[in-house]
Amino acid sequence: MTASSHTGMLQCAKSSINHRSRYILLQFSVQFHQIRGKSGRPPFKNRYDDDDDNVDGHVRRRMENQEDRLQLYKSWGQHLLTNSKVLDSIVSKSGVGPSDTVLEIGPGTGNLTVRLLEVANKVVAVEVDSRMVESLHTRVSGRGFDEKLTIICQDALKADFQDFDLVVANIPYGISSPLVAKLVFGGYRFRSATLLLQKEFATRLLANPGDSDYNRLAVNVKLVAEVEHVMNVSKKDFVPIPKVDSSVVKIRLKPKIPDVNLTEWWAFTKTCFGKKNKTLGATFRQKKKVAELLNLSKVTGYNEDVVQLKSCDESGDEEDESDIFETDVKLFKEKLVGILVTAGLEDKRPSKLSNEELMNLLSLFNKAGIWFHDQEKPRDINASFAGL
Ligand SMILES: C[S@@+](CC[C@H](N)C(=O)[O-])C[C@H]1O[C@@H](n2cnc3c(N)ncnc32)[C@H](O)[C@@H]1O
Repeated sequence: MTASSHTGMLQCAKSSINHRSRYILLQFSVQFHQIRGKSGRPPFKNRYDDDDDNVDGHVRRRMENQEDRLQLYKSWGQHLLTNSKVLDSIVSKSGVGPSDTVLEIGPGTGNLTVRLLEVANKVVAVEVDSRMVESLHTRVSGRGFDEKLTIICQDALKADFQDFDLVVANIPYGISSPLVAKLVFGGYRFRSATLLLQKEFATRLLANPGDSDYNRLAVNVKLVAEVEHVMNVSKKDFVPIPKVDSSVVKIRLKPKIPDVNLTEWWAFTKTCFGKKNKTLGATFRQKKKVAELLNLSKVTGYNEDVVQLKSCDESGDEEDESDIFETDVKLFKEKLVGILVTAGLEDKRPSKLSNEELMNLLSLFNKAGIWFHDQEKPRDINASFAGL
């Protein structure tokens, strides 16, 4: 790829041969830059683009002259939303206003971006695929959106987002969990995130205690945010048609976040929801789990109570190390179950408990010197949300 610029700024950090591992940072004002494909022509016409009506004559002609076709990659979740009514509806329901800076993750060829540009003050679009970046640039250039659009060609999970008021995006479904986690736990302040998600994922986000879909994802997100269902979107509204239907949800951060150690909370909910239909009593009696928590509590917050677990046999002789550990595990299990009994939660399933009940239980464990995360280790949002 070559890029020519008349004035203004173009940053191109690093590029490798394989475009999938390519890491390019392009940041430009659409007014200033013309990006060309290998042939020297503006790159790519996308046969899947929805709205030639919205493309002015100049751009359309230029696109029609392209022989290149964008190959869409499943692994990057490249299903383009092509129903104009749905696209318009997402923009209007997002509540974007003329003074807003909108963050869009995965703009693709710009079906949503061009609509956002019409109503927002600024759009910052973060796209991992440099071919999409070129396609988007070609589409918007010369349309009067000068200086309104910043495109960052980078993996959204690695990007450090600048200040924004709203997120509006049809995201790649493969990064839904870590991306939602990044938005709600990443320290950003924004009015709302209107996201198009796989329907099953959205249903889990929207679930409440007692619902069959209620799981660790919902528990964690509900700690800091409220989630509202906006609308369902048929798989037929995408090109190529995916296997799954979609839903739009709106996520709003709570004004006040509960006073809880987040790394502890994530690790605690991971333990409780490991088998979400088991009772807490059954989960905290598993030998492997008890031993793991015992070890963690030893390195992390071992208080005097717990230290006293170390035992002698009845004759007063010291036992060998494996016996001592066995005995410690047994005593530690009694301690764990005792706390559950005190909280009245031994027979309860985690998926039926409110966040307040879970927070109280975590606080009881921590007060007893029982920890779920090694406090010396740094917080890792991605690891905490992996597999959700
Ligand atoms: C579902 S498509 C949406 C495209 C466009 N917004 C639309 O609605 O037609 C998802 C887009 O996200 C991009 N993408 C995939 N993984 C990404 C990542 N980790 N960071 C940023 N963009 C990503 C894909 O290349 C693709 O363009």
